[in-house]
Amino acid sequence: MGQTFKTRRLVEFSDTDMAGIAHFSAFFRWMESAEHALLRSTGLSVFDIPAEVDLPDGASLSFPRVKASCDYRSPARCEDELDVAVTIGRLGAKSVTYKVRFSLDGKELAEGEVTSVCCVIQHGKPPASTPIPAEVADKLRPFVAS
Ligand SMILES: CC(C)(COP(=O)(O)OP(=O)(O)OC[C@H]1O[C@@H](n2cnc3c(N)ncnc32)[C@H](O)[C@@H]1OP(=O)(O)O)[C@@H](O)C(=O)NCCC(=O)NCCSC(=O)c1cc(O)c2ccccc2c1O
Repeated sequence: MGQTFKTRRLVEFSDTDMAGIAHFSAFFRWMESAEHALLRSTGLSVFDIPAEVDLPDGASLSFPRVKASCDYRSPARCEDELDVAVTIGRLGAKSVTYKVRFSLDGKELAEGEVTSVCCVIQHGKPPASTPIPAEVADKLRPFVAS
């Protein structure tokens, strides 16, 4: 069993819709925040991903998303404090797929997945996928669900 990164999320008024429940898009923002928090917990930052090879001047590594989905099982409401659990479903050569589970008092509300691809970002050029640096993969590996 891999490590699970756990965090919490308060449902704000602005996260909810006219039905008084959290809007589906809010879960995508919460998945993004939870992933960034997992990265910070390992010492990584979305703004400063260490490359193992020299990059062209002005280029940097980044992780644009190529796929995101979420299954909604039970609604979340304003001022609910959600438990958010993040694991890694797949750590590939160039991509990482995070699995995010949202629950309230032990009841599962939603489960989503986001796939990010390691890319060289250079102004004026399209993102170019590249292998995840070993240092980064080593920090993510403990979260891979076995
Ligand atoms: C990202 C691309 C350049 C990839 O294109 P490419 O042709 O190079 O991809 P490959 O076919 O070679 O595959 C590489 C790698 O990706 C996996 N993969 C590709 N597509 C999918 C898919 N649809 N689903 C699942 N997996 C996919 C493939 O399996 C390979 O993985 P391996 O592990 O097996 O090696 C190109 O697709 C592209 O440019 N796409 C557009 C990206 C985009 O515009 N995304 C939306 C905005 S990004 C964003 O919102 C964002 C949010 C954040 O929170 C960030 C945080 C930190 C950094 C950046 C962020 C960010 O950009």
